[in-house]
Amino acid sequence: MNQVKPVIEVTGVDRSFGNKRVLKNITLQVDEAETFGILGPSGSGKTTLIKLLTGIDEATSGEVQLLGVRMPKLKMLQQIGYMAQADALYTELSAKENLEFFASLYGLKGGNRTRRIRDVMELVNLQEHLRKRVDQYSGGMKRRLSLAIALLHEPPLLLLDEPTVGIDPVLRRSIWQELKALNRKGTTIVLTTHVMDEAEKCDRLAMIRDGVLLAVDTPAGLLQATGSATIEEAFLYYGGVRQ
Ligand SMILES: Nc1ncnc2c1ncn2[C@@H]1O[C@H](COP(=O)(O)OP(=O)(O)OP(=O)(O)O)[C@@H](O)[C@H]1O
Repeated sequence: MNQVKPVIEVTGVDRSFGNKRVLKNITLQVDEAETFGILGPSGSGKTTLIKLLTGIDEATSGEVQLLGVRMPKLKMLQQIGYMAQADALYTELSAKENLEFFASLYGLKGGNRTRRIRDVMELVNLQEHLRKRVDQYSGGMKRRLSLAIALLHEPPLLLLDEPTVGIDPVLRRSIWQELKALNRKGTTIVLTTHVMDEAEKCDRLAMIRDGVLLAVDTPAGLLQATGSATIEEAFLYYGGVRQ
């Protein structure tokens, strides 16, 4: 039946910092062209999990595979568009210089580079601010530039840590339209969010609390399993209320 191959396979993953066990025996799979949301209260381990997927961090035990390759693996960076929670930008440079830097890192050249920079800046509605220094950007503009950089090299896998924080509803909607369009073209998207109407847009959701994966299901499946009317209620059911 299921012919879609998993893009991400996480098997029995633990991550500890000292004697603090932040992720506990996490097993999950993400299929090609899915939008997969990770939902959980602050401190539940969402960012830690995303970092394991990028290969920035390594599991204490268990295994993470991306496109069949065991992580961490440097060469896989080419396959990933990563947007961290804290913007990783060169603030003393212009947006264009930042984009040029990442474009060369990803081997984008010539007309293709120019076209991609223009396209991603249009997408996040920053085309008017291309030459502005990033230290003159607002917080929301920096988030948008970070998202533009994650999309620059058209990677098959997007790992987005709270991508729409600080982004107004109008732009958020257009970003979601673009994410869904990328999805339809085969891009796999994993994101963390605190925004419930975003969670509803995901194909499947992982509910995580205290480093434990409590449930993975479609939004409709989670509503049914918890007898909830909304994702917010389902989130509270799984303990989202506790910080
Ligand atoms: N490098 C580290 N050293 C020690 N503890 C860490 C480290 N990174 C994360 N932690 C701890 O792991 C736990 C999970 O953190 P994480 O950032 O993954 O949570 P989160 O679910 O992403 O939270 P938020 O929604 O607030 O971003 C926290 O208690 C955090 O203090």
